[in-house]
Amino acid sequence: MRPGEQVLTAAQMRAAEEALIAHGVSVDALMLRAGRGAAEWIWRVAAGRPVTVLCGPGNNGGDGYVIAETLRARGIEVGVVAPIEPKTDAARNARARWQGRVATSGDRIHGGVLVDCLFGSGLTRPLSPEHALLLAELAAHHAFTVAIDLPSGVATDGGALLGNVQRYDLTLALGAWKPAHFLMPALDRIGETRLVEIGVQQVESAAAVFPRPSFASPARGAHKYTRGLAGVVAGAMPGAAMLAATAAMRGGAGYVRLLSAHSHPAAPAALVVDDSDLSSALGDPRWSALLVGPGLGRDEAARERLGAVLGAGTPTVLDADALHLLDDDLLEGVDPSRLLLTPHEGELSRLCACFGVTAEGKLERARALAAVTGLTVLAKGPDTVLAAADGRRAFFPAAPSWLASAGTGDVLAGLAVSRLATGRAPFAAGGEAVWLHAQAAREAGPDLTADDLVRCLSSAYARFL
Ligand SMILES: NC(=O)C1=CN([C@@H]2O[C@H](COP(=O)(O)OP(=O)(O)OC[C@H]3O[C@@H](n4cnc5c(N)ncnc54)[C@H](OP(=O)(O)O)[C@@H]3O)[C@@H](O)[C@H]2O)[C@@H](O)CC1
Ligand SMILES: [K+]
Repeated sequence: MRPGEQVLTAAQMRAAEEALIAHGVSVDALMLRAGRGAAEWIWRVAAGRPVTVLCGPGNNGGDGYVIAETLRARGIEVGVVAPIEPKTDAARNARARWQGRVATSGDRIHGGVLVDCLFGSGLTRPLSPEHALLLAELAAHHAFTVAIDLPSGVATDGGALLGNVQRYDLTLALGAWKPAHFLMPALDRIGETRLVEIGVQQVESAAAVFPRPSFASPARGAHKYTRGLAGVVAGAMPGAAMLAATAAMRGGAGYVRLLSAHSHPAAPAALVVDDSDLSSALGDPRWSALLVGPGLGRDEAARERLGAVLGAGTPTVLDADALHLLDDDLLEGVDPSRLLLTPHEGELSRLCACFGVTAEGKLERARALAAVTGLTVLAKGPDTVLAAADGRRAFFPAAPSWLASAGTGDVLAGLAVSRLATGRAPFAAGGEAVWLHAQAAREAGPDLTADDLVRCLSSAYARFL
């Protein structure tokens, strides 16, 4: 992982800062790097407009004084509002270097760009009503709002909102990404995001942004089986499995079979529909990966099909109904390291209840579920997170919100089984599927349907070659 891809909690960020200080870098020097780096971005978005910087008492406020002085020295008209005096040495020093005036209230202050440096990763409680009002009024009187590190009022580690937090146009993460840059509801408030690097080193066991995948064309001597044979196991309702299978055909696997007792007159010619008895179909030793869950049903027959799939010992994606049926009994004797779960919020809750996970927040619940069960968990949604049993956790760049549409989860599951069939481990398969899915959504454009997504998978795939 490159240092720029790591995602640090507030405590990890403090530890990283201390590690730099131990190597002889002062807090003041770090603050200068952070503030000047942020000022570069603000200078661009301000494009000559006046800037107001709201400074709090901690080092987030200290960054604000550095930003203000850097922009002032470059000829921008800058005003500083500070409702509280600086409380750290570094912030006091930064304030002493600021050559302009400091207002204590936001009365009659208008401008082009508001820079929020009230609180960052040191926020410990909700904003007072006075601070919340000041921030809201200043935001209303500026055309463009920038949050430094985090919008004031956002909890760093879980992305919760400690009160009313308005939508920002841009958030500049300092030193490293934080979980709140990827998690709802904070994700809905932060706007565009950019990382300002300040030389933070790699932190052991940190979460990461799942790296953009890079796929290869099939080897010259490849054939359909060497590229991977993926099976999609249908159940009571054939449509969802069909959708997943058509997606799986465009996710890298060389061969996709739909294991379904239904007739599928609209199936593409290249999709083999196998209506033989499931146990005998699963006996084929060439399976690379299986998907079970979309349209499976939740009755006894569905449970039996799920049991048969799990008993095959093949790398498998479990989605939808399979996640409602899964329990300790079904996992008895199954190697969990071969399984990838793709729950949405409700399915994640059901799984946590079933396996005794009491953690709070999406990331922590996914992490704990993976740790308790040994499974890999891709907790999908607007703020998808991926967790492996060995503790790895990954976030993803925000995907188009148009993905909130029926059937898109089936497409994701189909992509995941396809990546699994190519030989990827569950963690990698899940992460690559998310990237492909988001890219296809971008190409499909607004008001997409799941079928549009499938149609865009080829061109999406090409972006990663
Ligand atoms: N780590 C790094 O490498 C670098 C970090 N940098 C920057 O430092 C920021 C973190 O700085 P920080 O720790 O000083 O915290 P910050 O968010 O400024 O606020 C803490 C102050 O606010 C107070 N306070 C808290 N909540 C409150 C509330 N609701 N209402 C009122 N007061 C409240 C709290 O007081 P207390 O809780 O003790 O009462 C304390 O006085 C980080 O986001 C980044 O911008 C960069 O400069 C460069 C390198
Ligand atoms: K802030």
